[in-house]
Amino acid sequence: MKSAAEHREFVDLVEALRAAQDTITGASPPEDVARKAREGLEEVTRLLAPFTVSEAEQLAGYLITEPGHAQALAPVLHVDESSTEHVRGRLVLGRYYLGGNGAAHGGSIPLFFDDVLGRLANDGGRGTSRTAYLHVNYRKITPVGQELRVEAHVDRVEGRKRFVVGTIHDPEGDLTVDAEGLFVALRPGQP
Ligand SMILES: CCCCCCCC(=O)SCCNC(=O)CCNC(=O)[C@H](O)C(C)(C)COP(=O)(O)OP(=O)(O)OC[C@H]1O[C@@H](n2cnc3c(N)ncnc32)[C@H](O)[C@@H]1OP(=O)(O)O
Repeated sequence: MKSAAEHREFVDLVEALRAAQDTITGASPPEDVARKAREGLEEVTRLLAPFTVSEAEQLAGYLITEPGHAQALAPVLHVDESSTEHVRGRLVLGRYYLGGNGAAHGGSIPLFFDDVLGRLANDGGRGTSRTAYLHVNYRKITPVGQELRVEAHVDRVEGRKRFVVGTIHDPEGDLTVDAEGLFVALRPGQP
């Protein structure tokens, strides 16, 4: 397991990237400011490109003790309570995940659940599995910029099939989304 303690600066870099994604998404800057910001981002790419590594050596997504696992793709679950069978926590979807009219983009929700349910599917020594399906029911808009409550648990395991379910509730306590994923354990040698 890669240690977040040894890569503190990288963890902070990914946090800064998340903040940049939110800020860029919400900004309407004058052209000269947009150009300056682009040049800054291009400088980041120039700085980091020589340190590109193989998937096995990659840090993003693999610093698993960190909220968001030092990876800027999926929304971050802040875990309050967890076991090998369940997880409870909080989620704030930043401006980056806005779809429209205050509601989260519909695609950001399965992205979030694939990560949360998938990790639970693989937890508890169950080993690696892959998403066979992810069924998401949108019951009410999921607001951005507000603290949401998340719960997920392993519903049942049938041979190689792991059924994992999850919910999101808004600050009023209303259910906004429920989801079910089927994760199939990989056979030896299966990619
Ligand atoms: C640490 C990381 C956390 C993040 C986790 C993120 C996980 C991911 O996103 S993985 C990427 C997205 N998923 C993929 O790319 C998967 C692509 N698909 C595959 O690789 C394969 O189709 C795979 C592995 C899901 C299943 O294939 P295979 O291993 O051949 O299983 P197969 O023998 O056909 O089926 C096994 C069982 O699952 C069932 N099954 C498989 N797919 C489905 C499906 N889509 N719907 C319903 N049932 C299904 C089969 O019916 C069978 O059931 P039973 O045993 O009762 O007869």
